[in-house]
Amino acid sequence: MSQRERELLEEVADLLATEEYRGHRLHSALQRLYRHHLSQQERLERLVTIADGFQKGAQQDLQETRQQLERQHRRQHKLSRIADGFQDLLHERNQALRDVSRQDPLTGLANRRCLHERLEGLTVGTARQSGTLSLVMLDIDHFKAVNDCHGHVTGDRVLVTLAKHLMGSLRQHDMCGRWGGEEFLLVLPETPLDKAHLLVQRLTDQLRDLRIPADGDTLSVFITASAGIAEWQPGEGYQATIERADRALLAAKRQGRDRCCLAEA
Ligand SMILES: Nc1nc2c(ncn2[C@@H]2O[C@H](COP(=O)(O)OP(=O)(O)OP(=O)(O)O)[C@@H](O)[C@H]2O)c(=O)[nH]1
Repeated sequence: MSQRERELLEEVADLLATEEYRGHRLHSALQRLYRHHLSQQERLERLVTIADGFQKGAQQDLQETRQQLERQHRRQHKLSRIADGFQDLLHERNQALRDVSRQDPLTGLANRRCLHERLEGLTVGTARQSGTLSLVMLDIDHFKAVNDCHGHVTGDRVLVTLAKHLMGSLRQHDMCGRWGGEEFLLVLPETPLDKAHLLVQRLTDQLRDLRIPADGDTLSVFITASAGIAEWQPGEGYQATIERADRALLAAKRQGRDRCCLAEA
């Protein structure tokens, strides 16, 4: 209520209380009006109090809801960070699993599955670019005798040493995988048969000089290897090239080992 309103009401109250106006013909009407106004005023104040209370409650509710939302937001943020971390971990594990499933556990070289995948794409690319590709099947000679004389641990060491040697001797875009047992497949992109022949001869020459410690380093194992080389032919499936390299390897073994034979186209 404004100051002016309050003063007017006081003035009216004073008038109504003045003895000399009691008999006035407007006195009773003014008194009813005055009471009516007071009761309206009271009702209005009650309404304002209720509205204030309601507004206060609504504000409190709003504040609580906001805090709840902020808490929820923080929790969600934390959860999504955990989920992201978990997803990264899962991705790493999947990658590791994928690597492991494509790797020979002993030598770390590509395994047969990985070689198949690589050859699949490589033959398509070579065909498209009218390029050359040679495959070499290389097998340690008399490896059974190494195992029989020096044991499997030494046999394994021979395989690991050979794998390292092969990887260290090949060009960056060449590939070497363990095809099985003591058999390795070399994949030589952009390499015609004569170049592959020179490369394999150099490799097998170097193998003869490899000294692999055995029997607690008191002895050394020396190895030789035989190889069959085939050049991929346009229109040929890589499996057929591998089979030709395999037959050439067999010929090298039959001819006395420690040599390489070239497959006919
Ligand atoms: N230490 C070891 N030996 C293996 C592994 N895989 C295969 N071998 C052995 O490799 C030997 C292969 O023997 P063979 O197939 O007779 O061949 P080889 O004695 O090399 O004879 P040629 O190939 O004819 O010169 C077997 O004794 C297998 O047990 C391996 O991972 N570790």
